[in-house]
Amino acid sequence: MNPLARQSDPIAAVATAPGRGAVGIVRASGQDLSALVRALCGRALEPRHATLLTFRDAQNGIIDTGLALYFPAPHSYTGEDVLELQVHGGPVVLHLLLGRLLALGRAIGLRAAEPGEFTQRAFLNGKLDLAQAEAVADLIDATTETAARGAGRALAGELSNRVHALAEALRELRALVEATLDFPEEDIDFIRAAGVAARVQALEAQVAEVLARTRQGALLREGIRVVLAGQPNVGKSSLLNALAGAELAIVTDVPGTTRDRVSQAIQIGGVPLHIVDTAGLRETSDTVESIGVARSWDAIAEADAVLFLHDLTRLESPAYAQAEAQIAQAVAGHAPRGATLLHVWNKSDALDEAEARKRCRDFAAAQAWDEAAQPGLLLSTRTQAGLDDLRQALLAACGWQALPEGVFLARTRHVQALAGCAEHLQTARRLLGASCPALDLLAEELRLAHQDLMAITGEVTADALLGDIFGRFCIGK
Ligand SMILES: Nc1nc2c(c(=O)[nH]1)N(C=O)[C@@H](CNc1ccc(C(=O)N[C@@H](CCC(=O)O)C(=O)O)cc1)CN2
Ligand SMILES: Nc1nc2c(ncn2[C@@H]2O[C@H](COP(=O)(O)OP(=O)(O)OP(=O)(O)O)[C@@H](O)[C@H]2O)c(=O)[nH]1
Repeated sequence: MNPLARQSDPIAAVATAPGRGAVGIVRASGQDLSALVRALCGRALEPRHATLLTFRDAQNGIIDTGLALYFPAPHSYTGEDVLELQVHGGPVVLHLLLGRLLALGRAIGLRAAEPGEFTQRAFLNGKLDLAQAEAVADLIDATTETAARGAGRALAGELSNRVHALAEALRELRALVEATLDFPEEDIDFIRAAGVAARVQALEAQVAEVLARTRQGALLREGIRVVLAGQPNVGKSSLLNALAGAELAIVTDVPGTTRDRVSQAIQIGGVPLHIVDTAGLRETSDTVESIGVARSWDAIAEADAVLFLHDLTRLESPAYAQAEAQIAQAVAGHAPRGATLLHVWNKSDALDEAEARKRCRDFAAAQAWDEAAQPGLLLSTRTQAGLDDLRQALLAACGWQALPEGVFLARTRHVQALAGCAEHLQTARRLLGASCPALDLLAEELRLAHQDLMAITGEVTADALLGDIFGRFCIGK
């Protein structure tokens, strides 16, 4: 059910995580909770003050003694009246208290909240814009410190303020251009005198900067899906274990040891990565292994980055080289467009460095890989030589650069909107370059650019999108 349909009902939920905790919170939000407060607490509460009370069930039995806080509208998280009950954090206590609250609230139509409904109300009542509301969920879901700090910045309004300032500048520009549409005689001179072209160009540069920070933020939020691929026995499982710092996957000298995907969430420099170890890629008559190999291809098809591992000690074997050529072709065919491919030359401990470099360079050249010109990533999962370089190269290849001003956590939705805005501004600039610019087309491009920006903060947003965004929150948030 779309929560938007029932947005004026009073709602209640447990706000704290399921399970045991020192303290647990039940909260309610609604347009007028004063009667509910009196019914539960036996009296009115002083606004925004913690009051110690004993909460009782319908038979007057004690549920718990805890704190009640009343935030009368509009000075609350949701902008409505909010009542918060802070009690001992046992699941049964919280369940009983929520049940009691819902029973007492039946008279005013109090119901259990849907996921994200408190924050949705904060958005609808103008306490948060859409990007900030999304940041609330992202802050809760953040898996690394860098991601949490990025979400905190977005929640504090850093992304919203930048986007808002850009939208304001566009609004002014649109007003200018649209005014000239009514006075066609003066139009071009007017546009030139107002420096519209320069302003469009300046906006373009600013949008590009916010877009770069937002792209980083999206990487930070979504994490990077890295697939380890290569022939059997090249050291994929050893690399997974080295990256994870734990013996997760079985390592043996038997080719075909890994038969199914093994995934592990790790972080490098605060960026979350999902590393997937796959079954070695080869033709096999073993049924289980061949299913494993098929799953390897599925994993590659969903990868953001593929680490293609090679075994330096086997490069000179013709059978090995032939299999590599086939795999390279198939990896290129399966990996999504835009995915990063890095060649990793493992078991460097078995050779001296100059020899290892020469072998991988010659091999890449013989295979006609672009890699031929590059230094190549030498690795020994045994000694861990090259592991740090690999980590850094992987992040860099995926487009990560720790920006000095700090990244705001962002979503693909924001990246797409900003990229759309950038495109419309570019078209607008091209139109302005013509000797006799088509002002109606210019006005339309600026309108579309403006609309993209407003979608980020939620000034123009479809209900379906709102339902989708808030539906992914946890209950009670
Ligand atoms: N106990 C508790 N802790 C919490 C929350 C909560 O709801 N309850 N929060 C949420 O889930 C977050 C804090 N967010 C909040 C945001 C605004 C207001 C609020 O009362 N705003 C008023 C008054 C502002 C002021 O006095 O400066 C307002 O915006 O008008 C409260 C909490 C995190 N910690
Ligand atoms: N000398 C040396 N041997 C290594 C290195 N990395 C892995 N090995 C050995 O290579 C063999 C295969 O390693 P695995 O990590 O199981 O290789 P895999 O690619 O996962 O193999 P499959 O599961 O068959 O696909 C094991 O005997 C490892 O000890 C390395 O850096 N140097």
